[in-house]
Amino acid sequence: MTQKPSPKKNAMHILFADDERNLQELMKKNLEKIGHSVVVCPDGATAVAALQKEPFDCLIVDIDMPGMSGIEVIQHARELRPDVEAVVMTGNPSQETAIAALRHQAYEYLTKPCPLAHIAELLGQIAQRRSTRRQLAALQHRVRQAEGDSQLVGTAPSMDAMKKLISRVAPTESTVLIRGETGCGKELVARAVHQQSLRGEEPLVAVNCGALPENLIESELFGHCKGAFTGADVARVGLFEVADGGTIFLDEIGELPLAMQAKLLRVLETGDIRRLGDNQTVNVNVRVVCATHRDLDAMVSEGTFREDLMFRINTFEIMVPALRERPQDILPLAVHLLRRHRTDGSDDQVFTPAAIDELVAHRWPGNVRELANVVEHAAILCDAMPIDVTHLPRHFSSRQLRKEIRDTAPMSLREMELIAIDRAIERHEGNKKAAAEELGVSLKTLYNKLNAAEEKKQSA
Ligand SMILES: Nc1ncnc2c1ncn2[C@@H]1O[C@H](COP(=O)(O)OP(=O)(O)OP(=O)(O)O)[C@@H](O)[C@H]1O
Repeated sequence: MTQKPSPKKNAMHILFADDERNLQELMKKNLEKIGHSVVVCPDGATAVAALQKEPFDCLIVDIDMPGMSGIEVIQHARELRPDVEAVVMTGNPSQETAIAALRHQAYEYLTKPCPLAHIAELLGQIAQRRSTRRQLAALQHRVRQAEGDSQLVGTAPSMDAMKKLISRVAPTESTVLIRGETGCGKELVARAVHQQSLRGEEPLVAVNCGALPENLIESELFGHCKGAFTGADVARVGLFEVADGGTIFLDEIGELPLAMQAKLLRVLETGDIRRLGDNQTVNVNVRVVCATHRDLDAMVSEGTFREDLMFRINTFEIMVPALRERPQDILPLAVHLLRRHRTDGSDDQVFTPAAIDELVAHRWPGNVRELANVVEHAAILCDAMPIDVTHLPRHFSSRQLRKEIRDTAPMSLREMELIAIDRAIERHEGNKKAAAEELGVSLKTLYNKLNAAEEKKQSA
């Protein structure tokens, strides 16, 4: 196979339309010398025909041409090739033609004679802009893929009520607090609020407050100036500024340290943010949506969450129901999540009745995220549909745990307890706090039991 030569960096396919013969030759020769490919047209009608035939990156047109003016060519180009960049050249500059060029989103309006070096530089800028646009489109595509489908699956009455509330609250500018257990879909709800708002086309910036190290939170959220602290070698724009015009989603707001809570409250009240190390403030127009799995009211009573901030963020509360409270949604969700990995099999036959029984009987402490993991596991293990019990993770079902305990040699209550603890920790991917919550014991008790077992093992 013959290899196509890779295109030169910043090289563009250019359409040059001008009735001056000398200029046609000069531009073709010089622009090709710097790596562009050039099609030359002597008048507007030929230029439009060329645009109909093939795509161009950039269009350079003279205004005064016989038959059709350069402005009319751009007008046609906007319909035929909406993303082509246009540059206008004229020997008779006027306010009218400059305004017309602007109206048709021309990138530049040049007066003849124009130095070739200037045209070459301009084309470099245009090529750069096109490349940035392509990168942005590629990134947006990747983000969409990573975020997955944002459809909120579920028809349980509690889900219907929640969806109604979302469509009520979304078009307002109110701050929204989304509550619910871990993995129940709070981020998906935040995205639905954003998408159904008037800011839906603007950015949604999600920040996990629990995942940011305490000393970096302020700079992440509000940005910093160069030299604001050791290691701040370059200035950085904060996420509030990135979200300007759109929505910021503050996930795990309950994890925000008290000092940051005070700063956040100020921003929410004034809309003014101050980059670390800066004296000036910048005003941003950002809608705030927060989420937490913590009991914020209890935190307010304990003094670990500011009451005034609580009042500021909970103008509207959306409670996302836990999966075990809506068992009728388990199967439709499992099928929906399976489609992220497998397209084979018809929806009503992708799980065997026994597998469905197991899925519906489970208590889903990790909610939809746990279901997504279980389904992914099964999708990998299953060669041909339907998915059966044997494809489900061994540890996930409490019924299976009970069966395992029944089938093994007699054991003490303490040993059974340890198996249950091990399974819970495994289910929560090592997160002991979540395991303790599921088992209904304090974290301290869980550690005491694990330590006692370890000591017993060592002394044996
Ligand atoms: N109703 C739903 N329909 C479809 N997918 C869902 C639904 N709820 C949750 N999911 C999926 O489950 C996974 C976890 O959801 P999400 O991240 O929104 O949960 P969360 O409550 O924000 O979790 P955490 O408490 O850990 O922040 C994601 O893959 C999400 O797409």
